[in-house]
Amino acid sequence: MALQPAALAEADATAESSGGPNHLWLRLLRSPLTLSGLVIVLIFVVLAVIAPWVSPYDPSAVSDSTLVGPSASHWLGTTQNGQDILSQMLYGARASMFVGIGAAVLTTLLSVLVGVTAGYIGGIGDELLSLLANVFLVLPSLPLTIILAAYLPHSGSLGIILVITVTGWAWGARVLRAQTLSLRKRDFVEAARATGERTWRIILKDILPNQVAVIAASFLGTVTGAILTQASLAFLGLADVTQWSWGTILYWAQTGSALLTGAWWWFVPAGLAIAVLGTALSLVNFGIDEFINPRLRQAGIGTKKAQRGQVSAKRVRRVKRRGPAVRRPAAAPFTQDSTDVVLDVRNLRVEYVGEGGRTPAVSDVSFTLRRGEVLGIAGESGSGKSTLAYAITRLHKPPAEISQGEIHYTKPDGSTVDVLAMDDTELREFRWEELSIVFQSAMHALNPVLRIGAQIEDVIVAHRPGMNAPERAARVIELLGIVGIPADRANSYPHELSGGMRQRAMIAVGLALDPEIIVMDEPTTALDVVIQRQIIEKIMELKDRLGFSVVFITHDLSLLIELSDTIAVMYGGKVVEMAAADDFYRRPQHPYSRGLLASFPTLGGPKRELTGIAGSPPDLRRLPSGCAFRPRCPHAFDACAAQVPQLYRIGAPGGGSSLAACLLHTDASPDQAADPAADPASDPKTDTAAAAGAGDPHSETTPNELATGETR
Ligand SMILES: Nc1ncnc2c1ncn2[C@@H]1O[C@H](COP(=O)(O)OP(=O)(O)OP(=O)(O)O)[C@@H](O)[C@H]1O
Repeated sequence: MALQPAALAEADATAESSGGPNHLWLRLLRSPLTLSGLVIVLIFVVLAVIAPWVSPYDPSAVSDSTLVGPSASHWLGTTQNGQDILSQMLYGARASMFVGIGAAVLTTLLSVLVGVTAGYIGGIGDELLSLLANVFLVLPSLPLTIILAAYLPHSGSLGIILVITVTGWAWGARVLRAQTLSLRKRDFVEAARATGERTWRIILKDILPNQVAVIAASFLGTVTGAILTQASLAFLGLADVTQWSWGTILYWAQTGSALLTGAWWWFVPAGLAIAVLGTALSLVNFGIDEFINPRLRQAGIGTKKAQRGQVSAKRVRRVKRRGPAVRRPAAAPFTQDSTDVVLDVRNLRVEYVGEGGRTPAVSDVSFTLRRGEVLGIAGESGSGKSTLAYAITRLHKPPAEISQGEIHYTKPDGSTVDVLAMDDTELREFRWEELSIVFQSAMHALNPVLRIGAQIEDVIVAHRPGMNAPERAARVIELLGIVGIPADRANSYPHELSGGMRQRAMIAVGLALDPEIIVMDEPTTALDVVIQRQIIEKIMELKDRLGFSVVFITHDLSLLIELSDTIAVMYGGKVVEMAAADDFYRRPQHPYSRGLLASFPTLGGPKRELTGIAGSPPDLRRLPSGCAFRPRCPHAFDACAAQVPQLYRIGAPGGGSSLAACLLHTDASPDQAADPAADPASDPKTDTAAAAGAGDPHSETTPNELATGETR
């Protein structure tokens, strides 16, 4: 596998015109409103810092010029003691800003710590932390602030910061907890977990970046709120009024009856400073919101050029010099005779455990997947396909429980590992290194605030700590090239890509570590047929080139027949038929399979009647006695109510065989459940299909023709 020269050239072209990550901050400054806000805040900060050097007078020094309005010698006038108000304002900025920023830092830290921890860990920890936050939320904050401040009158700014932190953290924690609860269930967090990312990295890279807008709003709001609280406490005389702050200026103005005597210059500057600083902070907040949210940025401060993803020119050049990463050779392509088993699932049972009892979503499922093989899993909604996929990847979560069965994975070196016995570390290595997953909806499985390249790189960082940055960049570009995405898209956000590109990006994430198996759960469901076809062709091409095996789940039967080597049909949590795709298509053995095939429309060619399947899928908690398909089966007879059919092996005229769980086939030999590796396509036994009335509804058509509707 080589680097794509065209992709690199494209990356170079955009990289030249690009900025690096540092330029992100420059983009923030392109919004005039944000820029004004930042400039104002900066002016206040600078004035606060340089106050001792630029103040014309000592703020406490009295003089004879009492209650003089603004003049050349006292720009903002004087108090009734002749103190210079400009000097008091400058010194006051120090205390007010210190309280504002100090309280915001502590409050935000506490909110993030409690909120994110509670939301992410869940369970009893969440309940306890939420209880604590709720207790603080129901306490009336103003009286509490006044009481606490009254007990700490001489503790200065630090005391006020503590009071504001204690009374103010709970709101932010509650909002962040709610956001974390929703984020941790999102597919991209699941995907990060599945790739083996460590918890702290998931929190830092997936949870927190998606909450930056809330955290920034909380921080900037707390700065304004803390300055106002400090001013209010000082105004009420509950702060140290000998320490100059904008609040103490208002306190002395009020005690000096400035309002009554018309000395507006005494109280207006402090009030105005608080209002202007609050407005400036809000402008900065709007800017951060736009900056963080790529969609807002598109409409706001970003330029077209800035939005085009760019790969750092330096990185790409270094990559070119170093050449492609070393890859392991592709496995031999799959053949029907292959006995090279990579995944062996036996008698697997997965149940959802709830108050109403146990729901067996997957029951006694056995199959083998051979190296390079595509196993298609079909079945109506609710038949247990996704539950099976999650169980074999061990991504199932409570209430799902694997209550029985075995899953064995055979490494390329021939050694076999028990997947169900793996501990967390082994699982972390197994997932993505050996087995990866392409989730159903790429929009949800990709992190909306991370660039595509960064998301692919994350998987590499988690599993290949020894790889340096240029090697990782090379691999990202290589992977994008493999799935046909231009290299310059590495720096695009998910919403900037088409649905097809996003899905291909997900496949690139799945391929990042050269897995042996890829589980694809309806990877093309949300796409139109043209894109769907492109993606399927890409998967097949990659499979042939890289030699991985695929477990492919979809409702689209024609697609499944076209791309699979073997098809397993699930009904009511069980595999009711398993056969080579061609045999399945030409000679479906189970009445349910025949119903499925007959209910699938063709896209062109001669019209045929869609007969469908009468009735609805069964309630897994109350399966009918005997065969679960019996109530819907046109061939059901008395014994079907009494006996749960096992899988029978049915020989095919051409030498293959199918497995079908139907009593119509009792004269066929029962399949040895203990030996599911026996190849249904290469172990001919008696041909009972005709006797079972299986017929050959498609004997004159090929799987491809089912999709197109053409027949020979
Ligand atoms: N969290 C859950 N709690 C209880 N039952 C569940 C849960 N998730 C799924 N089930 C049940 O398990 C059964 C199998 O669900 P599953 O999602 O595996 O089916 P599926 O064939 O993948 O369906 P679809 O094609 O619609 O995704 C369904 O009957 C479903 O109601």
